[in-house]
Amino acid sequence: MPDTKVYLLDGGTLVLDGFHIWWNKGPGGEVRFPVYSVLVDHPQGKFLIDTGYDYDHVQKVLPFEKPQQTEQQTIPGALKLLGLEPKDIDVLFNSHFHFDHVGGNKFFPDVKKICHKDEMPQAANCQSFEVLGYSDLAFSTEVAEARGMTDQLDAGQTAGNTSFEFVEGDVELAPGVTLIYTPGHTVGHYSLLVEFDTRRPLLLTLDAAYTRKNYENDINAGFHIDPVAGVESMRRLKKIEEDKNAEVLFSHDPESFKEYRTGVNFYG
Ligand SMILES: Cc1ncc2c(c1O)COC2=O
Ligand SMILES: [Zn+2]
Ligand SMILES: [Zn+2]
Ligand SMILES: [Zn+2]
Repeated sequence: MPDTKVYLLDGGTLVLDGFHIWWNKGPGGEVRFPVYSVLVDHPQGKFLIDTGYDYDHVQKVLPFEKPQQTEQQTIPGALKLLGLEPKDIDVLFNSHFHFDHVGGNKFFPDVKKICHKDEMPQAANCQSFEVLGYSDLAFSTEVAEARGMTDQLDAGQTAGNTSFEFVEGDVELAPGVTLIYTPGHTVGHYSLLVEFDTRRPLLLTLDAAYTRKNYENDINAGFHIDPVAGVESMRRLKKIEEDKNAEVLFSHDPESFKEYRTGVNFYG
């Protein structure tokens, strides 16, 4: 049986002030950080976790995050690098619905989509301080309608081809591919554990920990719905790291990302 392969799809970079990345800790000042999605090429199918950000959306709504993204760093461009097209993806899972994780969902109208059961209603009726995070609503006709932003929808997007199946708690997407429920950053946030035949597991924190500094010091990002749950989620991930001797990858860590395998280089 061929082993699972994990590809990190480089999605370009954004800028935030350090106090948004390390809440209450900083240091302040502009920090340019990576955005990536995760392709799990498994014997049972190709699973895409998140789809990065849409450049035009960020330029229009969050220009202060100074997006930098080449064609090859769009989801279609990153898949093309691997000889794949959006139609080759079997399942799209969103770790949560922040704009830097759903920007490429529109390329997958015919793909099964999954999210946590609470994430959809939250995006449809979010807290005032979550409006920027949940600002790219093109991933869901239902959410765009609920938020009065149907102008964000592309022609051809319907309630049907933007619908999601809901999950809760920890979920095995496929043998050795487990979604770990890590609320706090958002109500329905997930991290990802991938176990292999021939190497140690990968534990991808996604936005449960933007950087190693967040993770090692229980520091939430400035964007969160529940900071206590956020700390508990980081502590749970550290327990899983220890129990599984996992290699931990962070979602938005400029220093660590330099060492990560991207492009055609894979884990597995
Ligand atoms: C990268 C980034 N920028 C802004 C926001 C978030 C981000 O992850 C989450 O909520 C926000 O307002
Ligand atoms: Zn195998
Ligand atoms: Zn986020
Ligand atoms: Zn993010």
